[in-house]
Amino acid sequence: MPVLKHDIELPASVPELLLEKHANFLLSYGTDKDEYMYCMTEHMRMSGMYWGLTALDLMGKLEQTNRNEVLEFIAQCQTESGGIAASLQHDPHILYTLSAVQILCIYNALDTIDIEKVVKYVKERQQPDGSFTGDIWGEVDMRFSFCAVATLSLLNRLDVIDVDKAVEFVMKCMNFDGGFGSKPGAESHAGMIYCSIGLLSITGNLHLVDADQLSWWLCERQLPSGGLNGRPEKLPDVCYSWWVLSALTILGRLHWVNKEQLVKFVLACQDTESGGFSDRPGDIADPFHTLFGLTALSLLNTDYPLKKINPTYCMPEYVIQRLHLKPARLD
Ligand SMILES: CN(C(=O)[C@H](Cc1cnc[nH]1)NC(=O)OCc1ccccc1)[C@@H](Cc1ccccc1)C(=O)N[C@@H](Cc1ccc(O)cc1)C(=O)NO
Ligand SMILES: [Zn+2]
Repeated sequence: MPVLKHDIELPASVPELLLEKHANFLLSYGTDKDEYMYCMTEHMRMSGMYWGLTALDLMGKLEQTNRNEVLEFIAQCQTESGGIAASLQHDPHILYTLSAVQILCIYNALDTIDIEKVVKYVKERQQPDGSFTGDIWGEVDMRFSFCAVATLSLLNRLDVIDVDKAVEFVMKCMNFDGGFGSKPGAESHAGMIYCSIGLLSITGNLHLVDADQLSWWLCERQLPSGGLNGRPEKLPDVCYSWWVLSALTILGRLHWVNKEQLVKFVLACQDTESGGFSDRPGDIADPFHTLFGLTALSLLNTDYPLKKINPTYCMPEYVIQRLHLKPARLD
């Protein structure tokens, strides 16, 4: 076995899932308004709230959150354009518009915002070649295609965009290795594969990919430590458990990864002191990696008391069912 310089050693023993510690970590995160991390993450606050609330819901702790405070914040973040910003006084962006809509679906409170104006904002992002810009400044990235299609499908308004052109652009981002990049010609990356497969799942176009070739590339992300990386030669990182496993689940080949080894890696990423998960054992925990550590355990059908996560939307399965959405997956 070649000695891989980009892998890590796992500690001999790993803790069981410290569910209560993770719930407390998330419930208290960002309560200290002048705390360093609170200020440094203001530019993505809406996504941070989506990560924390989704993780808490998976652990059955949503009723311990301040629903009214969150809904008030989201209403204040919707701008004249209809788009939603990451935080008060920030500019709207499709990334945070999706995060906001995801939160409102979890709270079953879509009437908190002007839905018609959100739909108009997302529709305006589509370009003649089918691609989407993130905001009015014009950056195109396939991530934004997924955000647009996921947002509109959650609002049941996919009718306002040209879905065929959107799919056409995504397929232009497919590489010879079967993977997908952020633009035509960009290298394959697990995060982009999640975005492309998620969009194809929502629009019913999974037949356009070579499931075996793509799943093989995804399984190649697993290292001897059991962890998954996002690209060849990279270090394993617990959030890639989500980007890789969700795509494999949609492609019907989740069983191709070594589940026991991956569960061990994920559990090793828990911070036993503060609670929460970090990207790798020994690093600092954050809400982003805490969500994706929990979603990995949910997708891997462990015995831990976690709700099911929907692989396409990264939202609790019961919420997707309540919206009567049936994103496609290969069996
Ligand atoms: C912006 N972003 C990222 O770039 C993370 C950074 C990272 C975490 N662990 C390793 N790198 N990367 C990331 O999300 O990569 C997955 C991905 C890449 C491209 C498209 C979709 C997913 C993270 C935030 C973050 C920054 C720094 C450290 C932890 C979290 C992020 O907001 N990810 C977004 C997806 C995304 C990804 C990249 C972007 O430029 C913007 C948004 C998300 O999951 N929303 O729900
Ligand atoms: Zn990560």
